[in-house]
Parts: sequence; structure tokens; C-alpha cells
Amino acid sequence: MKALHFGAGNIGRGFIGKLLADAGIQLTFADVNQTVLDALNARHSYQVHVVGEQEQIDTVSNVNAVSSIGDDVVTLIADVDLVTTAVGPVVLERIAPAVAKGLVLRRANGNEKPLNIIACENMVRGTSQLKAHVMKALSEDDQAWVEQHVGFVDSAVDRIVPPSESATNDPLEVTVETFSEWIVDKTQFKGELPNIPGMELTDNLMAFVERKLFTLNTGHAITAYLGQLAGHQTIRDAILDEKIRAVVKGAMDESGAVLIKRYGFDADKHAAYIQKILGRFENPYLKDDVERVGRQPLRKLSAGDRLIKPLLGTIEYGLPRQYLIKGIAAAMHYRSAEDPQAQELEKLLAEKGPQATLAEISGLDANSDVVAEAVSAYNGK
Ligand SMILES: NC(=O)c1ccc[n+]([C@@H]2O[C@H](COP(=O)([O-])OP(=O)(O)OC[C@H]3O[C@@H](n4cnc5c(N)ncnc54)[C@H](O)[C@@H]3O)[C@@H](O)[C@H]2O)c1
Ligand SMILES: O=P(O)(O)OC[C@@H](O)[C@@H](O)[C@H](O)[C@H](O)CO
Repeated sequence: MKALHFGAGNIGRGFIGKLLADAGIQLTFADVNQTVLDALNARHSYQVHVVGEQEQIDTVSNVNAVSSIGDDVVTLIADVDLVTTAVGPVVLERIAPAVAKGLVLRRANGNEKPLNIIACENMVRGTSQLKAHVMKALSEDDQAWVEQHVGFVDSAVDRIVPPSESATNDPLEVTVETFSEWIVDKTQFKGELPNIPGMELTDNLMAFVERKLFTLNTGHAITAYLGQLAGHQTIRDAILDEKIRAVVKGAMDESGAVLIKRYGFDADKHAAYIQKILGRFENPYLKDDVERVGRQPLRKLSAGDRLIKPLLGTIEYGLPRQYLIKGIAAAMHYRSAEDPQAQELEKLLAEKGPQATLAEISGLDANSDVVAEAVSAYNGK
């Protein structure tokens, strides 16, 4: 079996790529980071530090790399059995043209073997969104061929993987928590279902996607934003701050009440799921900066993401929302000179004020109670 993975970054090397290589799949990474590409092609292996009570160092071997820009990646898409991505939601649209070209070449070569594509991004149905971008770049005739031969498989991916602080400045070394979960929608595959240890198949993906995104990522983001406001550098320091923990736990409980209503989750099991996640945020073996977790605030304040989507659920079901409101207000205070979306947020706030800014980013009604509540919290009232 051959696979191409877009995005040889933290989760790409630390989780998805590792699972594929460990399963004996012939794996090629595609990236735009030439330092990473050169190191992968020089060594064809890298180390994954799995940290926890017992540190474990795993070696991932027999991997190659190509530039995501150029013909190599197109040629590979025409040939491999599986394509995965971990590039970031905003990048999916940028790789779509290469995927489309690869599918056209695959058809022209007469390759009728099934191909499955799985985006492993923190978004709801990321692969379906990638599919839409790819289809836009294809003729109707090629679209029909792709519908018949290519599966676009949505997934939920969970492992906390911060940038590694390699003592040897190894650009490939990656440090990961012990916990990992990769759940994919088995109803969307073409051909036989793959047997990859660590890949869980489900016919109920949305429940798993929303449980993860709107519990872990909701709490993570609020921890980061409140952490920055309180002057904490790391997620661990922030979640150990009792005032922050109270708001984070409250918001996860509020989002959890929506999930329990929507999917019928067992309340006690979900409470335990929340507690386990809070323990993961405390992980003393991981150094995870608030800037990584708070990155791209416009994405995280958008309608379908981890702050606004749970808030919309509280409105839909008439449930409490005070802590989610505090988290949204904290997100609006997020600042980072290195993050273009944080700079855009700051510019919008300066030009339009918090009410119009939040309405524009989130899609909420500017004159709604929730926007008024968030603006009041933003203004510190
Ligand atoms: N790190 C985590 O803890 C974690 C966990 C679960 C899910 N995720 C999700 O995984 C995705 C990647 O996150 P990450 O933390 O690994 O980010 P990252 O920045 O470490 O990795 C992204 C990689 O994509 C590469 N890239 C950028 N543009 C590209 C292109 N056009 N073609 C190919 N590669 C390109 C970058 O060079 C980088 O190596 C995001 O959607 C994120 O939300 C991350
Ligand atoms: O990757 P983002 O920017 O969507 O979110 C930052 C973190 O919350 C995220 O990367 C988590 O570490 C990950 O989702 C854990 O599974």
C-alpha cells in the first residue's frame, strides 16, 4: 500500500504519518518546508518522543518527501492508494489544485484502483470541504469519474502535539502526548476498508467530531486566551490557574450540555471525558505555548468552529452560556505579532469596535443578546 501525506508538521509526523509508516505503508510526505523535506530525504526516518509517566522514543522509518509545489506530488496522487492531510484548515484550498491535477492524471493513466483521501484537520468535515475545492477544479466528466473511484473520508483527529524543543535542533524530532485518537467515517470509503492500527472506523462520525472539537478544542482555546490575558506562557500554567480553570471547565460543561442534548451522550461518561481532557492540558511533560493553541483567532471565532458553534447550541436548546461568552470575549483580546489572523482581529476591533467585529467574524446578529453579552464581557463589565 502507498500513501501520500500533505503536511509534515507536528501532527503529520507525530501522529498520522507515524501510524501509516508503522502499518508498513510506503509513505511520502508532501510539504513546502524545504528544511523538513531535505532532512526527511537525507535520513528517511525520524524520532517521535512519546512523553508521559514513561517516555518512549519511537523511530519512524522508510519515509520519503516531495515538495507540495510541482509535478512530483501530482504524479504520486495518480499512483497511491491513500492521501491524507494535516496542513491546517486554511491551507486545504491551496492543495486542492494539485489534488485535482493528480486525479486527472490518474484517470488518464487508466488507474481504476480506488483512492481514498482523508483530511486530518481540526474542522467539521474537512475532507468534504477539500472535495468541494477539488471538484470545482474538475470538468463534469472528470467529476463523474472521481465520484466513482475516489473516496473523500471525513475524520476526527486527536493528539496534542506542540512544536518540539529538540536539544539537537533536529527539524524532524517531534514530541507527543501518550493519548491519541483517529476516527474516520467508514461510510465514505471507496473499495475495501483499510486496516491501519490506530485508525478507528465509525458510521457515526459527526458525534465523534463534535465531541472532540467542541470539548477539547473549546476548552483548549479558552485556556489559551485566558492564559495570555493572565500572562501565562503555557497551557499547563494557564489550566493550573484556578480562576482560568473554573471558566474553562464551565465552558466545556456548557458545550457538553449541548452535545448531550444533540447526540444523547451519557452525562457521566461525558463528565469523565472532560476531566480526562483537563488532565491532558496539565501534562507536565509537554511544553505547549498559549500562542500555538490560540493561533488563528478568526478561524476559532468563526461560525462553525469551537467557540461559536457551541454557543449557537446553547441558544438552540435554551441552555446556559455564561462561560462560553467569557471565552469568546477572551478570544477577542488575543494578540500576536506573528499571527496574521490576530493582526486582522486587532485591526477590525480598532476600526469597527467589538460589536461589529464579533458579528462580522462569527456571523452572529450584531443586535443579538449574545453579542451584547460578549461585548460587555470584552469591555470587562
Ligand atoms: N498539533 C496538534 O496538536 C494537532 C492535533 C490535532 C489536529 N491538528 C490539526 O492538524 C493540522 C496541522 O496542525 P499542526 O499542529 O501539525 O500544524 P503544523 O504547522 O505543525 O503543520 C502544518 C504543516 O503543513 C505544511 N504546509 C503548509 N502549507 C502546505 C502546502 N501547501 N502543502 C503541504 N504542506 C503544507 C507546513 O509547512 C507544516 O509542516 C491542523 O488542522 C490542526 O488543527 C493539530
Ligand atoms: O490546531 P488548532 O489551531 O485547530 O487548535 C490548537 C489546539 O487546540 C489543537 O492543535 C490541539 O492540540 C489538538 O486538537 C489536540 O487533538
